Amino acid sequence: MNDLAIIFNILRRVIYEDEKSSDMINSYAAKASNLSLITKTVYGVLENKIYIDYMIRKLSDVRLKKIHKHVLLILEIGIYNIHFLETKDYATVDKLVDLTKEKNKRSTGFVNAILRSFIRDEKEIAKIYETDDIKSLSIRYSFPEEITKYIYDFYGMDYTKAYLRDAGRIRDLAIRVNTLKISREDLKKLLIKAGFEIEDGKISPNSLLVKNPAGLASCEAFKDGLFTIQQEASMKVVEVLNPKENSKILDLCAAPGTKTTYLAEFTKNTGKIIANDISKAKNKLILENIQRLALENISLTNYDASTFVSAFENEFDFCLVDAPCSGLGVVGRKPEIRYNRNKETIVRLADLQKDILVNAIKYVKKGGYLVYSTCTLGPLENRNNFKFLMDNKDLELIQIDGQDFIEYKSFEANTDGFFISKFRKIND
Ligand SMILES: C[S@@+](CC[C@H](N)C(=O)[O-])C[C@H]1O[C@@H](n2cnc3c(N)ncnc32)[C@H](O)[C@@H]1O
Repeated sequence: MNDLAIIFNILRRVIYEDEKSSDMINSYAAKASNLSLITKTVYGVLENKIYIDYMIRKLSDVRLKKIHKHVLLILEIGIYNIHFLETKDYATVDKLVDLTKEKNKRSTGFVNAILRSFIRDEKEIAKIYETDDIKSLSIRYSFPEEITKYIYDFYGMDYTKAYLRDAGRIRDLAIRVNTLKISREDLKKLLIKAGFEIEDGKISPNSLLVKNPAGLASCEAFKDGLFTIQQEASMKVVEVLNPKENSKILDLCAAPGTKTTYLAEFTKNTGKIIANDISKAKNKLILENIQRLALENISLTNYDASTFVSAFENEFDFCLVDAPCSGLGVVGRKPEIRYNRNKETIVRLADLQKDILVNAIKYVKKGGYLVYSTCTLGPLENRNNFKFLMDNKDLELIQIDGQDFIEYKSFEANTDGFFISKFRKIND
């Protein structure tokens, strides 16, 4: 299978079968001859799909909805190559026409004609003629109009533009040092010796930033459990909860266990941690992480956290609700997320978060702490649920670094967009 066919297969599975881009790229890595170009093209098409489709609409007599999905995908890969990678040679077109012969033979002439006329007329076709600001931003940055408007309505134009402009930027990859096994300084030296370019993290004292991360997850230090790949904002969630040694901790939405394992490292393997997630399949990932990092005292459960579990009532000193959310703070790493989100899904997620929080409050002992976090932005999730917690008479707000909550902006903080808030339970 050549690289173009690999790109086609990955995108088909991400766009039409709901697979994750990173998982798909990993699963084809062994077959690839130029993995970095495959990665760039897959992310590039996903990050620019709405804009690319806008251009295809201008070029095609056939309505977009009527174009066979495999043919549309080939056109999207073609336009991305020509416009963004500037491979304006007809050899690229010929390769895509060959791919069309395999996938949908009768459309070869159509694909050939569209791509050639794009090369001829690229400048004009690429212009966006939209007077409505939201529509124009939605096309230019390939964000669904409804989500663009949702962000704009709450944060205003400057924020929206900065957020959209930045969404595809590659951030430094952060790692969390497993301080039970090695110090930050020693891990830094070891990774530099292995050829990685390393800087200290800016938010967490246990974090390092890796400037050239290719091969990181297959290096010996990773296999030996000396570190975990985790963005600094995500680490901050655990640091805000600040669980004490020998305490009882509940991580209600735990998979794949990035924060659970930090909770265990943070409490030096002394706490009693319950890591819960609704997904049995994902619990396997938590287990793999626990084993790789040689952690102890973590039990796994599989409850739906929106349903009350009486065995948990008033049991925990610390409870983390790292809630299922719309993920708008992590679109840089998961570009496909934006196409699965609309207002309705956001409302549904916000309601689910609230149901989970109602139970979480009951699970915390008097004097215990609750952290509510998400990797998203927007008022329906973060702010409305924060207000719901503020209004609860059994809770008092604990400020974080002098603020009521933290909302990391992905375009400012060189980390994922995250919302973090903390409360103490003051009544039974
Ligand atoms: C943001 S992720 C958690 C990430 C995790 N805390 C970490 O740092 O690795 C949200 C998780 O919530 C889980 N989830 C979704 N609905 C749930 C529910 N009703 N009850 C429990 N877990 C749920 C998902 O399976 C997903 O793993």
